[in-house]
Amino acid sequence: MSAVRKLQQRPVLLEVSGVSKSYGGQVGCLDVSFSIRPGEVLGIVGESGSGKSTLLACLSGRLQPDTGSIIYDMKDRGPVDMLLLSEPERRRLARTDWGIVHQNPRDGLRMDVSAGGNVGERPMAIGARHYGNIRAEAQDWLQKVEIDLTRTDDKPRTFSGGMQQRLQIARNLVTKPRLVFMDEPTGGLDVSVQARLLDLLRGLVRELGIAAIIVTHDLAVVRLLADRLMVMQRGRVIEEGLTDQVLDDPHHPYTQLLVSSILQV
Ligand SMILES: Nc1ncnc2c1ncn2[C@@H]1O[C@H](COP(=O)(O)OP(=O)(O)OP(=O)(O)O)[C@@H](O)[C@H]1O
Repeated sequence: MSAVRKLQQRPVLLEVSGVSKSYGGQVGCLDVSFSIRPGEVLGIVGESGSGKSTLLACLSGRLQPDTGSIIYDMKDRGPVDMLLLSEPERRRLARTDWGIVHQNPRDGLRMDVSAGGNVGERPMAIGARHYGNIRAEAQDWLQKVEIDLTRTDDKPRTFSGGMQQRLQIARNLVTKPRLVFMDEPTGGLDVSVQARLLDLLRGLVRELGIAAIIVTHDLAVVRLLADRLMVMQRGRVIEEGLTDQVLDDPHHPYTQLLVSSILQV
């Protein structure tokens, strides 16, 4: 059986139907529908202002959509309507089933807590109590994201941007979430640092079988990481499909422009 057919037969992890959000008269995102399966990586691309961040904020519970439904298949409860979850339930979900990697590591890290503490407090938040085990797990993750163990007790504010981003990834993945939201995970980093981070991310996502939704304006990021791609313009999804298909044979004129403008750089 082909890899794509195998993927299509897995149960749906997140089902998004007709999600719209506007700010006064300004469209944020409009009538967006898609589904994502366990282990699948979805890329969302589009120019600035196309609605990517609005959609991501609706999906991850930071914004309440005006219309539509978002059904998530929770590990311990089965499918739930995200819009009906209470705030404490949503926070618990964010700590257990989900990870959120912010563009700016400062938004996702505790800058005055040690690197080891940043990773270790996630397992602690869901019940781990044995200090030795927690520290060992944190160090295991620091190694996975290529942070030298001599830096375990250092604060992230003494780290480079690339190191902070790798630490944020470790903090998110240590609890083995089933779905990770990433907003421009390589934004603001040097090109060589970006390439290393992308390689690392690709390895980890594949190894752990995590589903991910990656919002970016960088087609190189989706080419490397995403199984499927959604292209947004003015709040709407205008094209979607397997990443290589969309990038190699774009149908919508806007996607053609996006692809050709990158190729010319
Ligand atoms: N808080 C807000 N108040 C009013 N309008 C907003 C707000 N946030 C976003 N918008 C508008 O919604 C539309 C979509 O913006 P959004 O930030 O989702 O796009 P984006 O694709 O993520 O852009 P970028 O790549 O620049 O982050 C834009 O027209 C934007 O001006």
